[in-house]
Amino acid sequence: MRGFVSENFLDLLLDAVCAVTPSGDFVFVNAAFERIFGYGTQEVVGRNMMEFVHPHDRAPTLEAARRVMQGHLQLHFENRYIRKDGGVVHVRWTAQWVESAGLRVAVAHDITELHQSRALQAALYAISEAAHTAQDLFSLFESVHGIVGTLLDARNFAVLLFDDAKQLLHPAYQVDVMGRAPGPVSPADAPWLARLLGQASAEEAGDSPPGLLAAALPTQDGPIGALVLRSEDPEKGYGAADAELLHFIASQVATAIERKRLHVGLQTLAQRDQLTQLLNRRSFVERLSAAVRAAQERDSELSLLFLDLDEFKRVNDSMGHAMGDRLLQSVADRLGATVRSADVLARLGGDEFVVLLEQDIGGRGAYLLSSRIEQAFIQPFVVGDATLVVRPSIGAARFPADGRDAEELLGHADAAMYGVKRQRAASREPAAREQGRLGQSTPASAAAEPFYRSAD
Ligand SMILES: Nc1nc2c(ncn2[C@@H]2O[C@H](COP(=O)(O)OP(=O)(O)OP(=O)(O)O)[C@@H](O)[C@H]2O)c(=O)[nH]1
Repeated sequence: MRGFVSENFLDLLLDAVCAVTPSGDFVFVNAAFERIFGYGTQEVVGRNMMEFVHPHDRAPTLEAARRVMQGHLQLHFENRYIRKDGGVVHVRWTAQWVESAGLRVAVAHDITELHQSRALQAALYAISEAAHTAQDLFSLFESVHGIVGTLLDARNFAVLLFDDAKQLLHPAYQVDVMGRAPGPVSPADAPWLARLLGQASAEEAGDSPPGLLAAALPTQDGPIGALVLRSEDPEKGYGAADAELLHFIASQVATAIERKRLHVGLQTLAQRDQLTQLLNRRSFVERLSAAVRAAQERDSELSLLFLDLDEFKRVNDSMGHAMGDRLLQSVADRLGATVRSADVLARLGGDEFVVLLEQDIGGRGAYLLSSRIEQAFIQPFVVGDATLVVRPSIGAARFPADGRDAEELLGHADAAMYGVKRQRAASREPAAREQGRLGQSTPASAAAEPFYRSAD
C-alpha cells in the first residue's frame, strides 16, 4: 500500500515533498518541487539543499535541520529559497527524521503569495505612516525607497515629479548604484514617460527601455509624476506582477505626496510672513526660545539683532502702500543675501526685522554682521521706477547677559534699536531745522531726504 501511495499520489500534491540525507543532500523530490523551485528531480538529486536556501536564511535553516535530526517534529518552519529563475520563494516546512530510512523527510508549502500580500500590507501601512512622520518630501521619498526595496529590486530608484510650468519631470529623489544622475526629462523626449502620464498612447510610445519599471503617481487631477526602478540586469528586468505591484504602491505614494504637500503648504503658511516669505513673529519666537534652551544646555551664548527701517512710513505716505510693500520685499531679499545661511532671519511685522545668530562667535560676530547690514543698505533699492534709499536702525542683545528668555532678549534688542534711532533723529534735527522742514507739512519726497528718494 505504501508503495502504491507514494507512486500515485506524491506527484499530485500541491506541496513539495523531498527527502535528504543527514548532511542535506537531496535523494528525492516530487513534481510539485519543480513547480515551486523551478528545478527538476535530475537537477537537484545529489546536490545539497543549502545551495538553494536564501543566504540570509542559511543559519536558521541549519539549526532547524539539527533539531529535526534530534528527533523533533518540525512544524511550520519558514525560510526562503532562490528559485532557478532567480526569484525568491517563501516556503513553510514540516519536517521529520525517519530513522529507518536514515533520511529527513520534509513537506514544503509555498507561501510566497501570502508573504507578498503580508509584505504589501505592511508596506502600505508604512507609506501612510511615513506621510505623517516625514519632515519633508525628500525624507518621505527616502522612506518610500526603503519600503519599496522590501518588495522589489529598488537599488536604482527615482521619484520624478512633474513641473507643469516647464512641462518637465524633475528627479525629486534618486539613488543609483552606478552613480548615474539624469537631470530633468521632458515627456516629449521620452515617449514611455509620456505614455505613463497619459500624454501618448501605447502605440505611439512603444516599449519602455529594457530593465526599467515605472508607474505613474496618479491623483484626481491627473498624474503628478512617476516612480522609476532600474534593474542592473536588463535581461532579468521586472515582470508583470512587479508592474502591478509598483502601480499599486505608486497610487499610495501619490496620496502620501499630496497629503505631505498640503501639510507642508499649511505649515509654511502658518510659519511664514506672507509678504516677504521670511519667518513670522510667532515662529521666530519659537525658534529663539529653542535656541535659548540649547544655549543654556551647552552653556554658550547667542546674539540677536533687531532692525527697524528709519522713516519707512514716508514711503507709504508719499508713494503708496503697494510701493511700501515692494520695498519691504526688497529689504527682505537684501537681508537674506547679507546674513549667513546659518543665521535665522524673520520679519516681526511692519518694518521690523530680526536676525538670530545661533552659531555665535562672540559679541564681535553680532557687531560685524550689524556693520555688514549697514553696508548693504548703502546701495539704493530700485523698486519699479523708483530708486529708494532707506537705512535701518539696528539694536543688539546677547544671551545670557541681556536677557534670560526670548521675550527679554527681544525687549532688550528693541530698546537698543530705539536708542540708535533716537540718536540718529537727534543728529538729523539741526540739519532739518536749517532746511526749515521740522514742524511743517512738507511734501513727503522732500521731507524724506536723505532717507529715500525717487528716481527722476
Ligand atoms: N507697506 C506696508 N507698510 C506697513 C506694513 N506693515 C506696517 N506698515 C507701515 O510701516 C510703518 C512703520 O512705521 P514706524 O516704524 O512706526 O515708523 P517709521 O516711519 O519707520 O519711523 P521710525 O521707525 O521712527 O524711523 C507704519 O506706517 C505702518 O503702517 C506692510 O505690510 N506694508
